[in-house]
Amino acid sequence: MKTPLPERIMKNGVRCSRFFVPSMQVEKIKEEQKKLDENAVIRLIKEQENKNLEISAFKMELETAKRSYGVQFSQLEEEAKCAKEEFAQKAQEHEHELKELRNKIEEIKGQVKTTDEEDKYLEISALKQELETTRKTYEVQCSQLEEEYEHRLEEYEHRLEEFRNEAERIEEERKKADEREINRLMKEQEENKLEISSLKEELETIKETYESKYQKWNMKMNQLQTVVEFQFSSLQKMKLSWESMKGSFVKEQTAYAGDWERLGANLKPVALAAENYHALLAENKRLFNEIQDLKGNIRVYCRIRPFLSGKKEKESIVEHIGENELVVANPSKEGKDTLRSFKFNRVFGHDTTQAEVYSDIQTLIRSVLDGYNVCIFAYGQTGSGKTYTMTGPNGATSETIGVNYRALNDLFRISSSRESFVEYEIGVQMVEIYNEQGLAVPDASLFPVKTPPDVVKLMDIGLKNRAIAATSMNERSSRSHSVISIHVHGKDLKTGSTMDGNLHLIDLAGSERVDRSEVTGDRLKEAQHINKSLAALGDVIFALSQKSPHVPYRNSKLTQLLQTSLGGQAKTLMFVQINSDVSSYSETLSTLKFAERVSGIELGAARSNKESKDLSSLKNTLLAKDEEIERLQLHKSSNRKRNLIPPSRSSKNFDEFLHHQYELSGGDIGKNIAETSGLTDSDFDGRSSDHSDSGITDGSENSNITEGTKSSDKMERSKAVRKTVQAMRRLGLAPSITGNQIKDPLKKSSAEMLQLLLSLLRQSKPSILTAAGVWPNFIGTQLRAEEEEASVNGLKFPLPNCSSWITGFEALLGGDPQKNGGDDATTWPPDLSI
Ligand SMILES: Nc1ncnc2c1ncn2[C@@H]1O[C@H](COP(=O)(O)OP(=O)(O)OP(=O)(O)O)[C@@H](O)[C@H]1O
Repeated sequence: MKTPLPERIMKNGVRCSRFFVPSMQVEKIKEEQKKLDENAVIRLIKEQENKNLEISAFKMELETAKRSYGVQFSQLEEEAKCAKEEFAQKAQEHEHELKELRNKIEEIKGQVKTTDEEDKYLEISALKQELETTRKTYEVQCSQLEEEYEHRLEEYEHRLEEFRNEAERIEEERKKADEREINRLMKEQEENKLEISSLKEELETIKETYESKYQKWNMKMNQLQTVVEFQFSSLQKMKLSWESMKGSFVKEQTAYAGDWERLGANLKPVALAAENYHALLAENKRLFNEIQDLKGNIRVYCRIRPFLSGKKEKESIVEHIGENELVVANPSKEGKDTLRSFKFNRVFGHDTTQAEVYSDIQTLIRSVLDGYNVCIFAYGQTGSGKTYTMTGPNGATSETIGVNYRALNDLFRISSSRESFVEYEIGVQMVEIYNEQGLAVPDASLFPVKTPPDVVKLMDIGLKNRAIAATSMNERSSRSHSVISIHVHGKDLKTGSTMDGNLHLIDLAGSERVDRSEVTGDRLKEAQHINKSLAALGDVIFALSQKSPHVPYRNSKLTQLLQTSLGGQAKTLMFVQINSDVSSYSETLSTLKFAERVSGIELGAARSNKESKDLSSLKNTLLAKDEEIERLQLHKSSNRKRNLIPPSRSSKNFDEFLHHQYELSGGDIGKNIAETSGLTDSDFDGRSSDHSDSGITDGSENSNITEGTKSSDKMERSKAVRKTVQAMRRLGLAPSITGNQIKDPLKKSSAEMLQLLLSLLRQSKPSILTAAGVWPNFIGTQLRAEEEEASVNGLKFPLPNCSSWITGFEALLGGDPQKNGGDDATTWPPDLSI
């Protein structure tokens, strides 16, 4: 395809426009055009020649056809001639034969005249007849030959006629074809003429355009020339000024180099400091965590649930999410006062993944294998994502599984990586607290597990059994507190020392406003129980944050269960889950306030439950002895006629569970008490040489225990406390008192002591209590004194119904306070002999 000329010229024009006159280019174009025209003429001539050749070939073909027709025609004439001649010859032959026959007849006639005339006449007439027949046959043959000849002649003439017609038709067609071809060629010639003239016209126009453009370019060239000259002169000037600037710049550069060097020297320490900044930040974080560990603060991680897909995206109350800060806005207010900021150890936003959440608590999980007790619990409004964080969503994948599965996987992974030097046994127990009843799932026993799938199976059974009901706030609301306890017992294969770590993973039931969740009947009862137990948790937290002497753990099964984690030497972490939806503002705010209080609680440094080989074997011996004593005591007490209310099956199971927890924690609290109160381990041993003190080995023999109660001296009371703890320990119960409280039993531990004693009674073991020589005279006195003091100061006493407790206690022990002197402490105790 030919490039349109104007375009070509444009391109070339642009190329030339810089510095050359484009006349050469025009010449070139003209030449190109000429060549093109010539080519077109040559092409036309060639085409005409081809046509002529075609015509002459056609003519030749026609000549050949004519000739072949002529030959055929003369052949036919020849054939006809031959046939005529043949016919004439045959006619002559027949004439000749006829003549011969006539001669013969004449001859015979002559002979007949001489011989018997009659016979000869007959013979002659027979011969005449024969002759006549022969003549007729000849005539028929002659007429047949004539006919055939006529027929052939006709045929030849007909064919000749056809040839003639064909020749005429061909001639006609040739003429027509010639005419057509001539017309076409003429037309083509016309068209070519037109094309040539239009091309000439186009060329003329191009020439004109080119001329005008050429003029313009010339003008522009002149202008450009002027500009270039001007620029050249200014370039000269600039060069000169640049030279001078270069000189001054070199001077400046030298000065700057000096300055840079000085600045570099000054910046070095800053750069070093910057390099260390991140390391320092990490170190700061680590140190902060260490301080937290040392202070034993409950760690609080806040997680914000994303808006659920399928539900309408609503306005969020969360204004800001920092690494450890969260700002929420009150949707019903406006202005600055609407904002409230909360600080936690970590805040996880909507898009935080399960893996990111877990990575922040991984070290905590690992410490279980070093003998620490760790408790992780999720708290929050119903539907705020507690189960999601702890377990994961329904049909969770490896990305969405929650803390529980990740923790177990880690425990198994780390334990197997240490298997060459530590032998670990891992056991799992699942407990559900539903309507204030502790139910072990699938039953009360601790399941030894070897691999993560074992645990997954167990957890699945537990999850399926979990009480779930639909509330209007969350379709899949779990109505129970679910507790997964993982017990790890490790034995160092080299030193023989042992360690016991516990991990409690707790998914609390969702808190909710009863009026908002619109529940009735059983669901209302459940909600009330849940709220009650969460309120009890709040009371415990409040008492701990106030460092109150009394912490009301016993007010609910939940706080009882969390007792060792909240008040003991455990590492505790709370996930506070919130829903950022505007409609949940009031619940979210109270949840955050509660979490803020929790984060302020200091539990004291966590301690590892590690024991040397000797100590652990000693403990094992003691345990065996304790069991034996208990068995004997039970045997004795079974002989007693006293009617005590049997505990319900579920609460028994739960208490067994608590008992077990205590055993697994290694009797840590008892040990602590022994250390802080100055008692040795042998004091806890039933084999103590002081029979009047121990009393446990032989139970009834030491039933007279008035000695301790008569004396008001501190030592005696301390002894009573020790004995109670001893009795508790033998029962496998964890007393909820700390070393500090026991240091001064008169002032600090009376309320606690009463609770401990009552819990012993609930275990139907009054004989042990009696045998331990414990009598709550001093406790009763102290309780009342405290109560009075509290009421004088207008404070709420931690045990509001302590009087009724004391009465119940006394009644349970079989004493009658009225009969034995009522409030008069010195007349106590009644006769406790069994
Ligand atoms: N971080 C999250 N990412 C995605 N979905 C989440 C997240 N947290 C919670 N959800 C979804 O929100 C819904 C409610 O969560 P979940 O059941 O864990 O709440 P809950 O606090 O345990 O409720 P309840 O107290 O009633 O048992 C579920 O459908 C869950 O999958």
